[in-house]
Amino acid sequence: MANAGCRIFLKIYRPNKELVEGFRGLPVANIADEMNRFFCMDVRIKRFNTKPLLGTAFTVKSRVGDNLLLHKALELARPGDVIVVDGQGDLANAITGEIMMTQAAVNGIAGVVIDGAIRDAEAMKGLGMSVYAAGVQPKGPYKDGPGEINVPVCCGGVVVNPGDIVVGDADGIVIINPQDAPELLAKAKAKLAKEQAIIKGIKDRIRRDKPWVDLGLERVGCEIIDDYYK
Ligand SMILES: O=C([O-])CC(=O)C(=O)O
Ligand SMILES: [Mg+2]
Repeated sequence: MANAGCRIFLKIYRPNKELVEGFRGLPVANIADEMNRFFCMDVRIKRFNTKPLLGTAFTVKSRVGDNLLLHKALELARPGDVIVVDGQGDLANAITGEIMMTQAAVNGIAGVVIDGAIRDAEAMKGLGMSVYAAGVQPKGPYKDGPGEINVPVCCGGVVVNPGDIVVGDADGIVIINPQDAPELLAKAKAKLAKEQAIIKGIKDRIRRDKPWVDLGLERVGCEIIDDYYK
């Protein structure tokens, strides 16, 4: 454990597959609402294709602009893993591209999330796996290390532990501690059902009273003026 900053942990506590699969198709927004609106990566992390993202975190901490540890991760990660890379938000060098991501997809990796830059961005659209990153940069990576694998990392402003459940859609990415997952799954499903019922009600033109709106405005002393703004 001595060489902090240059270590590879081979083992991960992976949650069982059924638990992870339970989140398939659930909107990230509904999951995050049931986590008090925390644990979502920030908007810098954008998606580069429309493949759904769901799997177990396999974490990589890379040196800025360097992908030696990401290459090792491609060797070690298992089908169903999501490789989550803390590239420290650096956009000066792409740390992955079409060749590496094609290899990941062929290996059955469920997705790759990079707090850093990628290149060959167009090719990500046709990939059989989800890719998210902070940006695009044609300049390639260095391959010298150091870095770490399967330690807690920071990606998109969220701490990601190896084995966490990663869910992503068009809105963004949420990170779930497997210990919270069973209860959270039930709550997020209920939230989705509730929202779908509201939307159906709106479309069916059923009147929907929201007394909390006026109560909230009253609480902050909002002035309501029956005149034009001059
Ligand atoms: O050259 C690299 O290491 C990254 C890259 O563009 C690719 O994987 O296609
Ligand atoms: Mg390339």
